[in-house]
Amino acid sequence: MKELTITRPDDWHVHLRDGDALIQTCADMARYFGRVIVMPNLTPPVVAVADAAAYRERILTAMSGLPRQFEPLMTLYLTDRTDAAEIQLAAASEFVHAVKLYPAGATTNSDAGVAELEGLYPVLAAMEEADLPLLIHGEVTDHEIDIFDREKVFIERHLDPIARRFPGLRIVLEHITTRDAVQFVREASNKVAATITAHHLMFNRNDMLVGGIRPHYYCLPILKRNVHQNELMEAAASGNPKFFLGTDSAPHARNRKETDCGCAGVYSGHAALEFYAEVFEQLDALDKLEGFAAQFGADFYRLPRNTDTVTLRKESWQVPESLPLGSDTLLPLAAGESMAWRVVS
Ligand SMILES: NC(=O)N[C@@H](CC(=O)O)C(=O)O
Ligand SMILES: [Zn+2]
Ligand SMILES: [Zn+2]
Repeated sequence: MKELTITRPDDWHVHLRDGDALIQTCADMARYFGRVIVMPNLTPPVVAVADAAAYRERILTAMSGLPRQFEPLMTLYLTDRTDAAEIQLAAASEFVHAVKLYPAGATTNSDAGVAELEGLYPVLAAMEEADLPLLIHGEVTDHEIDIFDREKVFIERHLDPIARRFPGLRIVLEHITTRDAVQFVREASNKVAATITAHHLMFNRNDMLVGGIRPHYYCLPILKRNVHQNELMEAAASGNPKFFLGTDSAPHARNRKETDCGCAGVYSGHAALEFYAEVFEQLDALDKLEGFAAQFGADFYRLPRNTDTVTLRKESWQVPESLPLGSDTLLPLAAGESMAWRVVS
């Protein structure tokens, strides 16, 4: 296949950051995504509807000079102090589309996250009632749990009980990385779905750790064994509407990753759809890309599918060695490497 036209895709999980970083992150997303679910883990986090409204304005301002714009779908960051009134306010707003749960300390900027999940049950009940989706970074943070097991243990200890207790609550298990997560989501009710990143489809822990340690492959949840990677590929290419696109594109300045204690996060926003196209082509499943990238997420969020299209062409191009991030620089995924597909319109 030389050319592929699909319904315009959406990104159901992205970190745009704030301030002058928005110039780069928004420009990349605006190239072809119709809508993006904007993660709320700023410092300080986006905890209230008023914070989300202000952040949304900053995003729209950053996009004002661009040839095309995406619609930012805002999220709130759950804390131990979130109350049912804020949930109702969010559900009544036009622009807050979900609420994000970060277990405290699980990932970048999650210090303000939730320490005691069970204490949150009244808030989850309010979300179920208001039909506002819960997005989850699904990893436990207990020191004694191995980093490669943290997703699996979170599912057993927390996600399964939450899904049982709140059967009407729509839940997205974000950036899944394991066979355990695929199985859980597959077998759960149709209220439970998952996003899959391009980098978890393309890489496993060998890519990060063999022949030298590669900090730009370090993200959370951490890359797993290839058996898990294979399971993710199968899920993404299966046509099962529970699995859809979420890049988790998460920029960090180069010097914050190449250091004695480097940040977690992979930047893939510069070539997101091209990465997915490459994976789906390898799986001989290019016909499944449209559902994964442009249909299933919208359906789950109960938003109309986009009505326009994007076209990808089989045409080689080179990823830049680095990109600006405000006044810093970042190393994008596949920096300096050649890509097989290019979005042409
Ligand atoms: N995925 C990551 O490794 N990092 C994300 C946070 C997150 O999505 O967990 C970030 O904000 O940098
Ligand atoms: Zn996360
Ligand atoms: Zn993320």
